[in-house]
Amino acid sequence: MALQHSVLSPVFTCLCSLMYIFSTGLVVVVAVLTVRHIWYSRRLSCFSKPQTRSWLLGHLGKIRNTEEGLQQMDDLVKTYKHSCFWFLGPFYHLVRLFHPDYVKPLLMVPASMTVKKGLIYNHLQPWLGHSVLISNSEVWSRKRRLLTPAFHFDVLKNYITIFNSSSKIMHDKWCRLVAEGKTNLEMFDHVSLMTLDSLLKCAFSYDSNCQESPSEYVSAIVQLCDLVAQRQHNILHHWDWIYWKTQQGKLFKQTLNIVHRFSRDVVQKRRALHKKQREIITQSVAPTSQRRKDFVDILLLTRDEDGRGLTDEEIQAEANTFMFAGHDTTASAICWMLYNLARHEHYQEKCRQEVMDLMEGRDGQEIKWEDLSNLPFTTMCIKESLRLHTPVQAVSRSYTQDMVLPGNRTVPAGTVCLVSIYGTHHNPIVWTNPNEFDPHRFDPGNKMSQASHAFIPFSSGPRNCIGQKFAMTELQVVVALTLLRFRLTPGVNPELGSSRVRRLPQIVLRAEGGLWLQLEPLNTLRLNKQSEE
Ligand code: HEM
Repeated sequence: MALQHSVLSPVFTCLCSLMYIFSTGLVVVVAVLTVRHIWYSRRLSCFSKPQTRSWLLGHLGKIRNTEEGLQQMDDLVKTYKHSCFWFLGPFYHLVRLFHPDYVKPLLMVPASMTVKKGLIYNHLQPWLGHSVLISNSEVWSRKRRLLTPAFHFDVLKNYITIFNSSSKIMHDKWCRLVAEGKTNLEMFDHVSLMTLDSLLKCAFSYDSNCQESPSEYVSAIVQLCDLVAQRQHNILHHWDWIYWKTQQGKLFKQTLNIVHRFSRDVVQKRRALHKKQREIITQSVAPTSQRRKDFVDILLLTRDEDGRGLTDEEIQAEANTFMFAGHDTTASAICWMLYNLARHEHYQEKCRQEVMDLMEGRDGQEIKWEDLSNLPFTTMCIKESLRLHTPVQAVSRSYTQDMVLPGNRTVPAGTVCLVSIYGTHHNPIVWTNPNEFDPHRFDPGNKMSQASHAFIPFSSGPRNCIGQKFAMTELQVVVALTLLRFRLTPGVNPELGSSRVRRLPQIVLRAEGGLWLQLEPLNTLRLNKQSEE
């Protein structure tokens, strides 16, 4: 008994100490969160606060990532017109902004004052490292300067052949499926593979054949995107120490290995090739055969003002970013554009006629760089589709100093600002009938679309999308060739059993159960003849 007592007593003391430490820690955490919450609520009281779900959880779970959530967002924009204060439990305090006059001062501020951190950016870091998309201040400005030449028109011009050939592979596949009687097709699967195929060729000169047969690397990219999207929706998974212990976290790490191994291999092999080529050039006078420069080549050659280039790790991070930032966004834009044309037959016909006029008298069906400026109406439709179904719903930022917005409202330094691209594009005081597809808004004579910051699918200011010309070029080529080869009508979503479409905002805008269209292959020659008659 005495022995038992002497053993238990230190255990008991230890337990009591642990409980004491735990409860003191808990009290400190609660006190810090409470003080923080009171501080934010006071400082952000100049912004209207929509009704919360509860005093503790605030707006957590109030707007879901569903069709209904987007409709709630429409109501929020209608009610609050420019901005509002939002908090997710005691953890996140944000200002949501959805009017050009409020969005502009935040997006145009010098990049040195802008901080991208928290929310999705932290979740992307293991994948994308310190790439241009998620880095800040000096690191970002050096990267952006070094990367800009890779998106120069002279480089993009070379990619147009790739966009043509990747589209052709997809269209040939569609023709085969239609011949088998499968005329109702889900667009995202096909178009995402096509944009990945193009990016792999542009970035790495790698022909994955991923549109025809499964590719481990491509499946890994698709999986990583899904996992990042899932992580967003579970607030507990926002903390690394929880996430890495979950099934999803472990799967993320495994999948990441595949993607990182691939980009590391490509960069190392290419650096070795460059070295070898330099040796050949210095040893011989005979010209070496010229290969088209891809993204990795350009990054290997780029130098800053001090003559310093990018390290292998930095190039890998940028190549991974190129794949992440470039494939789903462009696929979403293409799919929704085709959907909008399927729903508006007269606009579809007008675009098709424009493309057919352009191609008249030509042998093949190849869109050339010079053709892009001769597709004005198709480009207006693309812009309107980017407004109505903007692929990236919002960007988030915080600032190193207080930001003063119209109406003398101040966003304190460090507060997360959720700049809603969706909200700005659907704001009824900016756009009349914002939910209608009306390409004439982008008629060059129309002032509304030119109002500063009313149309920001690629964000704006110093941290705007570096790939926007790349994306617009790919969109124009794919859309023009699709219209030349197929007539599109709304399809039937087997999950919903109807042609109804429910939008699904994830990392990019998708559709629940996919986006289904009916395809009818066209005999373009016959159409050409009809139009002549
Ligand atoms: C329709 C297609 C696209 C859309 C709608 C789009 C949209 C955007 C948006 C809204 C941002 C700002 C993100 C933020 O601040 O968090 C962004 C940034 C970026 N985008 Fe895109 N993007 C598209 C295509 C592309 C493509 C094709 C590439 C590359 C090949 C690309 C590469 C990037 C990069 C690297 C950034 C970061 C720029 C920086 O912070 O300096 N994007 N994009």
